[in-house]
Amino acid sequence: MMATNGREARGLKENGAVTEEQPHANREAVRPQKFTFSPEPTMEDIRRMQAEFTDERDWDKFHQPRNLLMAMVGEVGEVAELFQWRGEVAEGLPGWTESEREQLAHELSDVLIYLLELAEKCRVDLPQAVLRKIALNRLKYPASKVHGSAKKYTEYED
Ligand SMILES: Nc1ccn([C@H]2C[C@H](O)[C@@H](COP(=O)(O)OP(=O)(O)OP(=O)(O)O)O2)c(=O)n1
Repeated sequence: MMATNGREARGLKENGAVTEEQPHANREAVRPQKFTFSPEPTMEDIRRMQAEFTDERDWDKFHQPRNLLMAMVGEVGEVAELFQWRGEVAEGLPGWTESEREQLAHELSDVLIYLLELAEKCRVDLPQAVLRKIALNRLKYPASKVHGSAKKYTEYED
């Protein structure tokens, strides 16, 4: 069997370009590494856990939509702080220490917790809303039309 260097096996040339024989339908194969989330907890699980956390502390009176939005944006800033001055960061965060990765996990979780509580307080059923939004995105950006281009939908002609 002919040896490959791994990049070729994934349909990548040395310069990172996808080889021509790589069919679009199989583009999952060009992703460097597969990563999936655990199935649990669900968004509803997290909403409920956060509701319990705030009820136990009598904090619901502080958690109006605008306060939650401010809190979430603050946490997004904390995520940004972890990336600042690092230049381009590659997928998988090579070179990051375990402690930096855990810090990032904490800050991303804070963002998610506040996002889900904000959605709850705004009566947005987020798991269903996200399905509708992805369906809309598919309509707005047909793969056949936009494949390989990151242009905004308003920049395409017809
Ligand atoms: N009034 C509050 C305060 C905190 N939390 C919860 C939700 C977040 O997941 C986390 C945020 O806690 P901090 O405000 O202490 O923020 P950090 O954990 O990011 O700490 P620091 O700002 O020191 O990095 O705690 C909450 O629900 N309501």
